[in-house]
Amino acid sequence: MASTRLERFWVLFLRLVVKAFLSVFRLFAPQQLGSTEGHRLPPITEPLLRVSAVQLARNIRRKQVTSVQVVQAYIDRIQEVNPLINALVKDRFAAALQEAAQVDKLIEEETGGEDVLEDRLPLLGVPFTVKEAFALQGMPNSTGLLSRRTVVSGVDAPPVALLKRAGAIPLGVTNCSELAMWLESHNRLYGITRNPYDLGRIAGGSSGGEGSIIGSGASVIGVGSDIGGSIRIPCFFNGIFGHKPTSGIVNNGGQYPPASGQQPGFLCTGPMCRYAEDLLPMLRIMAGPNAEKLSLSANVDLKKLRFFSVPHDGGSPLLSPVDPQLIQAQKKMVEHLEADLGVQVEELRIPQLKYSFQIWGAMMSSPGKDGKPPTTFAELMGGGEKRVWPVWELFKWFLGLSSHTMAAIGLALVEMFQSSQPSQFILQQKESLQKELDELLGTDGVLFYPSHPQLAPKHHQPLFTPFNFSYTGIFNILGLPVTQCPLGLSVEGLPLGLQLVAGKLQDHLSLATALYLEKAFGGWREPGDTEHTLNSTSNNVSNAT
Ligand SMILES: CCCCCCCC/C=C\CCCCCCCC(N)=O
Repeated sequence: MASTRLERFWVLFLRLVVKAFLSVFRLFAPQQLGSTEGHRLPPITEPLLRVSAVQLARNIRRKQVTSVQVVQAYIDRIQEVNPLINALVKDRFAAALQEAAQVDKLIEEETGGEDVLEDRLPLLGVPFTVKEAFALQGMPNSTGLLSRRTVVSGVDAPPVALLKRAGAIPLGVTNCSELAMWLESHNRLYGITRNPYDLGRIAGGSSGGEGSIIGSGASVIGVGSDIGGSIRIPCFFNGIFGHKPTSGIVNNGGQYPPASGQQPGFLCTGPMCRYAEDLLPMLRIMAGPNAEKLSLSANVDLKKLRFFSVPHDGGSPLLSPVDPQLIQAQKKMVEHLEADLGVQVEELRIPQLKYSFQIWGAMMSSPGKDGKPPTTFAELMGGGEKRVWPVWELFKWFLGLSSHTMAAIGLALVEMFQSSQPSQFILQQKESLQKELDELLGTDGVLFYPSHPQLAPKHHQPLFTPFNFSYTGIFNILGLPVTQCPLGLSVEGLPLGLQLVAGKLQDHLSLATALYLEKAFGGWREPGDTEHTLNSTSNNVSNAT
């Protein structure tokens, strides 16, 4: 799709503004990164860390390993890698070990047999981690806001409570972006989280602490949330699996900030994990009674599904072009699927996707059914009592006196110029995209779409490319379930991956496809595993064709 001259002018203008802004940013940015030169994650030596949560639970039930051994193995790995990645921001190791000992005692005393335990407590004795934006009893719940540094949760968020009720043991809470609204997990309370595949790169956001701790082998499963890609982006950058469920399936309660306006319809809570087989049982647990609305027990025959591949958004001038290695990985995956399953994957261009950012922005700022507009970002930054003044905050930031990150200040500044009345054209694009995708996917379709146009960027780089999250954000607005699936490593050793999108309530289809692709492409790779890199970058498919 060709860009108009006006669009090209705006792109050039915006790029110049952002470049000038970033040069100034680099001069003033607080030096929170430290040197990571030459530092690499130590290899995983403990075999228990290479086992899925489902398998760990089975081994614990069968007394082949104790919960204490598993929890201790994860604590050791966290202590080994966390000083490098800064992903876990508060632990509860002592309590977790006590709970694990109780689990081992319960299993010793259980007379009903393994099946009873599996049915009642499917994740009994398995450790997990939680994004700090969720309430976990006794743990901080600041969402990276300095003014909330003393907030400690008295109860558990509903999906966290459901995982605990299934027998899982929380190890602690992980870092996120300020107010869970940025592509990089960085805030003035806990600092910056690093990517285990390259410490000089971002772990993604907003559930970046989860992405990094799971990707580095220091947690096996975790809880994330996603209103624009906050599960899928960190899963992609850290080479793990994640699932944004159909909107409304998992309870979003107990997280800060609460969604307002129309946002509750776009916010999704979901699982993040290293092994695809953990996605479905986690979703079943986290969805509670809503799991019945999904066909999670259905047998999926992939040969009977209809597959579609969309290689890029059609060339939005605001976004980066898709990295050739990602285009190539998607092509390779399609070829494999066709050859192995005998299916025909239809390659599509969907012109409305070019407006993904505008659609996301318009819907996120729309008033709710009660006519009330959403809480502004400046109000959220003020902690709910008073709003911050973005220009004043920017001034303070340059003097090193602001309690906020540049990303948060930037979002509050942009909000000042946002129109409260979305354009009719954009609303029409949204309606026609929704209709087209609902019809296309139906109850047997899966669509492949890049997770992000770039591989994990260097720290702070998203300040240059803030609109790239639109590749994920559009599916929050459409309410569709999306599974994030890793597809090996790039030539630089960075994770490759893809979004698998299904029709509403058809979560089982994208989950089944992820399981299949894990077998074909190897799923999560240990950071530093150079055997599985993509060895050609020669594909130069244009994004605007
Ligand atoms: C300092 C530059 C700021 C420029 C801001 C440009 C506007 C971009 C708008 C929104 C970016 C939101 C990123 C959302 C990332 C995922 C959030 C989530 N919780 O799912």
